[in-house]
Amino acid sequence: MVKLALVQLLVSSNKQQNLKRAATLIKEAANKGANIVVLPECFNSPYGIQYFEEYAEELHGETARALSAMAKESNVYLIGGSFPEIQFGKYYNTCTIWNRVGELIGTHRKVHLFDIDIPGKITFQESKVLSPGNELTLVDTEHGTIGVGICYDIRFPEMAMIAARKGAFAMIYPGAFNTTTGPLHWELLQRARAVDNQMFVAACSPARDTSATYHAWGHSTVVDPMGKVLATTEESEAIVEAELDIEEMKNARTSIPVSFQRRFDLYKNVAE
Ligand SMILES: NC(=O)CCC(=O)C(=O)O
Repeated sequence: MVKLALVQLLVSSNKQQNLKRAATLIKEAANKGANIVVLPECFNSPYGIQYFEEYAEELHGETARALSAMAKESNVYLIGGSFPEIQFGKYYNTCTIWNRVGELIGTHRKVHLFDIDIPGKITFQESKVLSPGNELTLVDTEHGTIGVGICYDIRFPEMAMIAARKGAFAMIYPGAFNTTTGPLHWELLQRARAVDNQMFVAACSPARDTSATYHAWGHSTVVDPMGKVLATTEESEAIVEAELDIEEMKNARTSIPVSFQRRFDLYKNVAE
């Protein structure tokens, strides 16, 4: 059994305040027995292309040091949401992953940038400021291997499939869906990735701040390998907790053996 906690943080424009609040809620989750704690996408800055440059830090800057200390103090694996990273003049949306003694065990730069245009509803173009990451991310923990993506990455099923086929028991997405696509797709995509790959899937959002320029959907959620929602919440600040039973994953994979039944011989030309 692994206890997972998603910290649905109410993110403000004050970086120090966000770091302090994250530390408090991570400690609260750890005190309730969490082994792995997740923060949301852009957990220490407002989300929006107008904020990335102002809030950006180098990988090993103030935010990384704070996350390392949080993981160590609370003795948890920490999937540290994301923050805008700058390296050699380029900006990335980057998740850092920490072990129980505060060592960096992985980084994921958002691979699929959130560029959409739904007329009259939402237009967003991360690629105006950000560069995409070029690697898929798997981290090894004492609980097993975990795949990490960021938000829009969840729409690309190949990432979760590769993680599952490389042995991951869970795919975890710090995210910040919006109030247009969130109601339709947020839970559906998590359940789809879970049932396709017979793995646990979790996505952690910021809480909704209606005074901010971007209104996050909230509803941080954990789904089991059969596609069942194990835990979720509404849009306010909350900690969402779930026990992940690895036996359930094994049972799902044994009783419905799709991973062995795939016909890769027929899918060869999918990228053409
Ligand atoms: N932060 C994001 O990548 C948002 C993704 C999103 O809202 C979607 O609909 O996809």
